[in-house]
Amino acid sequence: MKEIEQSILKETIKVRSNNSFKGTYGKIALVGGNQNFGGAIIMSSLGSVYSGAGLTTTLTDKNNQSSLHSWLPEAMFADYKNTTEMIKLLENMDVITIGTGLGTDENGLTILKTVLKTVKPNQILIIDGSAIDLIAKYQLQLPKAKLIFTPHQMEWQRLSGIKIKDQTEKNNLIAYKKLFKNSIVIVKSHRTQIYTKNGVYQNTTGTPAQATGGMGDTLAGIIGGFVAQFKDTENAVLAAVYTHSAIADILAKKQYVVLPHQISEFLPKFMKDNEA
Ligand SMILES: NC(=O)C1=CN([C@@H]2O[C@H](COP(=O)(O)OP(=O)(O)OC[C@H]3O[C@@H](n4cnc5c(N)ncnc54)[C@H](O)[C@@H]3O)[C@@H](O)[C@H]2O)[C@@H](O)CC1
Ligand SMILES: Nc1ncnc2c1ncn2[C@@H]1O[C@H](COP(=O)(O)OP(=O)(O)O)[C@@H](O)[C@H]1O
Ligand SMILES: [Mg+2]
Repeated sequence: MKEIEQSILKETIKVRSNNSFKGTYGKIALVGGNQNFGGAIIMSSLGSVYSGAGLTTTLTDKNNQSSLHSWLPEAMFADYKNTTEMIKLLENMDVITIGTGLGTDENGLTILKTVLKTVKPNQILIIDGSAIDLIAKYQLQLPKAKLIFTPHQMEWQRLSGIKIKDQTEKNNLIAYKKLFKNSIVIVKSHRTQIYTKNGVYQNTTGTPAQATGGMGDTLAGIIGGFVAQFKDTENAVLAAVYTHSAIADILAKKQYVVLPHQISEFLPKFMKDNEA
């Protein structure tokens, strides 16, 4: 297993070209956030916008619209129950995230199925939270797209069938090669592991100050923002995972707990400090 080193930052985060514009940095849609989990998709949207995605659209329950905009006027909103509008928007995206705070009820399942049906092979689809649980529960067929899964250990257990205590590199790799070949799987824990077609990586940053709800929602948005902007998707994922926890390490020097939105707010400075 290779360790993710700090050098991944300068390999990935590049000084912006003078002639660039918002279209240069990717269009991303984040789909999730039911009536109870609106906070999840808002935190994820913060991660996307603050990491520099060019255009962020949040597709969520309409009850979340005003709270989304009070936190984040930069994000556009669409009602995820308006299927026609959702399909039209998704077709235009470079990156889509699905599942963050989506819930595993009938509504969540319907929306997930629409996304899986609509996504195209050239698009990056990040599959998080409830979408992982629904795919595992209903054995949904995975679409032809550039897939990135972000399970925590319990979600990985549901998806792969491997019990948490048996989640060794060897067992995870067997499941990865059998079920998720050519995609990227991020198994989140204290030292998150990333399975890709080129190898297995372990994060070297992260703190228990991160053990609070919404931390993974935020990571999904940051990964989205990074893969929307930076061409090498694998490096972008490694850099996003490293960055999310490296910021937490910095904040945890002076804080007992680090709140997910504080990580997002720190992103622009951290990325400036580590650009090349
Ligand atoms: N403010 C919000 O709206 C929040 C919404 N959330 C959403 O709630 C939905 C359910 O996700 P949850 O993860 O809370 O629930 P899950 O039921 O999927 O997972 C939590 C369970 O997994 C176990 N577990 C074992 N190892 C773990 C590990 N390394 N990390 C995390 N859990 C581990 C926990 O003990 C717990 O029993 C998702 O859609 C998620 O996005 C959560 O992110 C919490 C915050
Ligand atoms: N003790 C810890 N040390 C380092 N990172 C942690 C720790 N606890 C949680 N995290 C990180 O917080 C995130 C939690 O993700 P997840 O469980 O999906 O959160 P949520 O769904 O509530 O947003 C992961 O990125 C994980 O690596
Ligand atoms: Mg989660």
